[in-house]
Amino acid sequence: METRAFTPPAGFVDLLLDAVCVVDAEGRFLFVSAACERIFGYRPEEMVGTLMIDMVAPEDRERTLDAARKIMAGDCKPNFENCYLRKDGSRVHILWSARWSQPNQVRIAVAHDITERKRAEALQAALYAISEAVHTAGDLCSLYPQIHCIINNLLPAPGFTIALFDATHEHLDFPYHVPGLDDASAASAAAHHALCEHVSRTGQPLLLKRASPAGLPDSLRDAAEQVAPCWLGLPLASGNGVIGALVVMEMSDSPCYTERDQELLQFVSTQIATAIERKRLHSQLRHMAQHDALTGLPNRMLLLDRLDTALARARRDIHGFSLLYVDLDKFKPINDLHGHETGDKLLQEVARRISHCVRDSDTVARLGGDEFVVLLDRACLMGDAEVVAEKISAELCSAICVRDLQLFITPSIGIAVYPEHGDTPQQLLRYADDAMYQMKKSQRTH
Ligand SMILES: Nc1nc2c(ncn2[C@@H]2O[C@H](COP(=O)(O)OP(=O)(O)OP(=O)(O)O)[C@@H](O)[C@H]2O)c(=O)[nH]1
Repeated sequence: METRAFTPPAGFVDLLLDAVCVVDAEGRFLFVSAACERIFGYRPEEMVGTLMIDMVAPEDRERTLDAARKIMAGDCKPNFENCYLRKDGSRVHILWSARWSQPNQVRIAVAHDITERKRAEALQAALYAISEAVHTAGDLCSLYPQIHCIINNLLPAPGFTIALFDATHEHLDFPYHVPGLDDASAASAAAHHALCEHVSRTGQPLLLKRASPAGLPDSLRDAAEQVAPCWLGLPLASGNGVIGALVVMEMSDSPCYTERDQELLQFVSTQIATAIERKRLHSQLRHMAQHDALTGLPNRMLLLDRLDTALARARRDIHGFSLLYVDLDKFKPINDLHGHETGDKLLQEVARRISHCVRDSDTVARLGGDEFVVLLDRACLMGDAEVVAEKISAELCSAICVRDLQLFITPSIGIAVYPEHGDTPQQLLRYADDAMYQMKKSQRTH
């Protein structure tokens, strides 16, 4: 069968989904195919004559010029990736296949739009990074900046806020807020707050561009005028409902966030909400394991931990410390006479008063029942510890009011000083306990 030679008609290249670009040695577009309009947002006649490098995202320009030089030196570049700025300011990721035509002195390149693939990869990387961050971050405070960094890799977020409902769900707290550039005024902070509140209460995302406060209740239209030119808020929704909001802000409205960005962040924010909840639960469990439920004071476990730290530091710095073992005298009759609930209130007040007598760097712990231990950081002389013990004693001896009752108690306090009275936590605690017992005995006989 005879085969006929076929010459493609002019415009054939315009049927391609990928764009074909021809640039001269200076990097000026000489020809671009019709697909350029879909990929770059410019009509071919708008591109021809302009410099290719002006359309490249600033951070990729040097790499791109370097690749162009290599192509012109005869190096075939079938897989070069870079990022271009579309006419509307958004970014498009391109996979290039290019070569230099020596006879024509032009670079011929085919551009394949890989933005969707890049997006999927970035999303996957973000989700992975979020679950990693939950494991590596020590607490919620260190998790938030990590989340900000992860989001910044997905889309520009110079302004970033995490707002969370408090325990009663009545107020929003702002545990992490980076305002971005020009967002310093009190009015804009209040507007930002009101919009976060709106997103958290409605559970609906909100994308505000300068010109589009449509769909907002009248009460929030003014607020929308005062926040960053491009403001995107997403509800932080987990299996337990909406726990707050996440907001990203751009300070210039070109390029602005798109509905696609909203979709992307909505997906990520669900993972973030779950991550925050998991971290919160973890912190709560740790707090519960280390604190006494009635008074909120550190328990024996945390006290022993702090004692280990104090010992290690004291050995290194040659700084001593001391322990006060505090036990209430005749607490049992208060319980028996007025009930357990009254006894509980009294213990809470005792905890408050003891804590009030010492520095923040000291530790007040409840070992159980009516026994408390105070670790006095750097109080290495018996005299210093005695002064604090007297202060605590005076505080506890003044009447404690529980409902309409006036209760009176006295404490017995034993003191142990490091290193005179022991050089392990157990030895020091035993010494202070014995000293407390001696004091109690002597008070009974008087
Ligand atoms: N209300 C209340 N009472 C508690 C709690 N834990 C322990 N107790 C009670 O505290 C009392 C402590 O016992 P003791 O230290 O022997 O009583 P005490 O009368 O102070 O004895 P002395 O220290 O020898 O004066 C007991 O009656 C316990 O039941 C608590 O969480 N709440």
